[in-house]
Amino acid sequence: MDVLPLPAGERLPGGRSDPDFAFASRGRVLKAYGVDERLDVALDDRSFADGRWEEALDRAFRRRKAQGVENPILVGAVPFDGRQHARLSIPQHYDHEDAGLMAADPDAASLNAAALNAIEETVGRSAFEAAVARAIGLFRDTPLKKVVLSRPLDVEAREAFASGRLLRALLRQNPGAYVFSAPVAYGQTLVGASPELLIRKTGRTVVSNPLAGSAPRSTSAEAERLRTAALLASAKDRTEHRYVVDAVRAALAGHCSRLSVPDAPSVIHTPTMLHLSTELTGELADPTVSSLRLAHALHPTPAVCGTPTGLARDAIARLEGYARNWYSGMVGWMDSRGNGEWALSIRCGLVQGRRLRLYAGAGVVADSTPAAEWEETAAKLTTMLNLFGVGAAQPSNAASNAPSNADVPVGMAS
Ligand SMILES: C=C(O[C@@H]1C=C(C(=O)O)C=C[C@H]1O)C(=O)O
Repeated sequence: MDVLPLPAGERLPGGRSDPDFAFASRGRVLKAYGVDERLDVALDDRSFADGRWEEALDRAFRRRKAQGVENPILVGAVPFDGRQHARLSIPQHYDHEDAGLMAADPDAASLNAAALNAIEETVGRSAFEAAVARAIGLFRDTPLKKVVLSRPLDVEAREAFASGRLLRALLRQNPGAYVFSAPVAYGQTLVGASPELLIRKTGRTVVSNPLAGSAPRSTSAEAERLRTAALLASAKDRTEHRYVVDAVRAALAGHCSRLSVPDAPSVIHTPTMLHLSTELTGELADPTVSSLRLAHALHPTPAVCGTPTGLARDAIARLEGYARNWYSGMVGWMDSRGNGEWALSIRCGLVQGRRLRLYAGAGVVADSTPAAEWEETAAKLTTMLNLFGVGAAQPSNAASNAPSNADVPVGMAS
């Protein structure tokens, strides 16, 4: 197996260094440093069917244990398309830090719009809405029932982005999210604050928490109450949601001796969005099956792809007009016992030097309207745009925008 160096973590004043990989869950941040071994592979059906990849991983874990590491872990990112290589590694070192402490770092609050040069809609409103309209046509003419269409938004800064600083700012703004920073290629890091747990495995127990059906948050409590009720009552959103829950239930049922699925979704909120949510909990029939194998069995769910999966995948390839790569794949970790957590890589962006490509998608069903789906992607983009205090509503050339927003602190939408 090749052992390749990853870009070094950013060295901070005072001898602290940023982790190469970080993943926050339930108030704790897993921080991983260095690369002991890279296990990059295309995680498609074949790599799991013949078991060779899992054997290689097992050998790597055993070697690490022989070196005195009690419970080695694997960390990394898996792209949307299983034919593309994942970026997975066994780190040289890992530890945990309280997410609140990391978020309290003064450095987490120091980004603002003045740092930006430009925000560019690489796929503009008319192209996106035309793609949604074509998808709606496919529901009439083919067995396709749901497809998630997404778009990129390109942000350019005056200086190179520091992914460690983005990580801390995301932690500060999104205390309940699966906040992550994962190197995916030389000089490229995927950072985000995902609300969606694809799978968590702890011993025999597995949890998956699909989301689908969305509305933006509101500033007034009364409006928020009405929006929450409307979301729960919306036949369109309930349909979108049901496709995801049905797919997750079907994929987990084959692995579980007991599976509990609430009858109806609830509404969860992120700092920017409301989502229909269903938490499924199961007991594994075979507790040795790994979290990554389960994640693979689930991926891609109709939360990021569609129903039926194959037709939705084809529609995405034909309609979106850009390459998703890491967006809408998964990011997470797994230990040598197969325990682990994998979150969907959404509400995220790909950092490369001064460039940051953001992504957002929306589930399209027969009752969708192109304008509403565009608005939904704009609302979802605010999770990342809030880093700079700029909303998604006025994407523009930020050069003229930036000076007037220069004092907007992180966390406040302009
Ligand atoms: C695809 C995204 O989000 C997904 C799509 C949702 C929807 O269509 O309602 C809701 C949550 C996520 O499962 C995204 O944020 O890019």
